[in-house]
Amino acid sequence: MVPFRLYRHLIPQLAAAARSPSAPKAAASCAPRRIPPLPALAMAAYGTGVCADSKLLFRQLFEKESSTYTYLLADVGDPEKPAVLIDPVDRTVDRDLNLIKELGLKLIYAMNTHVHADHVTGTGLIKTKLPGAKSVISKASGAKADQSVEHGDKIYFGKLFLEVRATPGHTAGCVTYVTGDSPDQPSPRMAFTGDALIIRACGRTDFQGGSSDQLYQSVHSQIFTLPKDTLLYPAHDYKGFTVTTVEEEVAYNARLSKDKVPAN
Ligand SMILES: N[C@@H](CCC(=O)N[C@@H](CSS)C(=O)NCC(=O)O)C(=O)O
Repeated sequence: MVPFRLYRHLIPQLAAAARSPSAPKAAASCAPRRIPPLPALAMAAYGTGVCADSKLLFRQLFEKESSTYTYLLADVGDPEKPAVLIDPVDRTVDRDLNLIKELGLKLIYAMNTHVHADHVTGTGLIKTKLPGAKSVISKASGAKADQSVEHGDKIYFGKLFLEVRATPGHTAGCVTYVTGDSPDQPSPRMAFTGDALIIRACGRTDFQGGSSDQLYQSVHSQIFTLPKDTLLYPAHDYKGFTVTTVEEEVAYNARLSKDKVPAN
């Protein structure tokens, strides 16, 4: 049984379809009524509901040993359904690639927000299994990838794109990927913050070339300046949270919302 809440937002479309002259009449008998499939509407239901007629397919996937989130985004308005995976983990590559296959998507980029200390990235494995997919990481990370990106670059998948924002501090090469800000892009915007911002916390800065000063500056200049309804998706969560917003973190993130205290 599909939970009602998943389809609640489709009620106006379903009601309109039922009013249409071509809608099948209700059967007079007690025989089970055959519900015709609604492929277009079903595809819309995969999305976050962040945008009424969004072409974005979005999934948040979890790897429990390292408490890591992997994000799948695809432009399902494009006939090829081009997709990107952000922060894939080696242990869950098969799960993710099976999902991509089931949904009929074409993975074009496997991207990382940074070089991960806590798990092995799945990008290498993905490239052996799907040779067409290209790996992406920031140039500043010093890691090898098919595409090295820098602050301000745009990564297109179909008509949708992610903008690269440099957010160093947890590591020197950390970036945040942010959905575009034009009317044809998802609204509200979505930012994949890696370990720069974790819900009500932030990435540790005591190793991997970390700097708390730089991290504070990154979050304030590149994340807190986004519209306050921007949805923030971190690379990890250790408390069961899934998503937050700029407005919430500005108000409640005890590590990042206070004024900067100069070091003695
Ligand atoms: N606090 C975590 C411990 C795991 C950890 O250190 N995670 C890193 C990200 S992976 S390098 C981190 O930056 N955590 C933020 C923090 O505040 O610890 C746990 O609760 O298991």
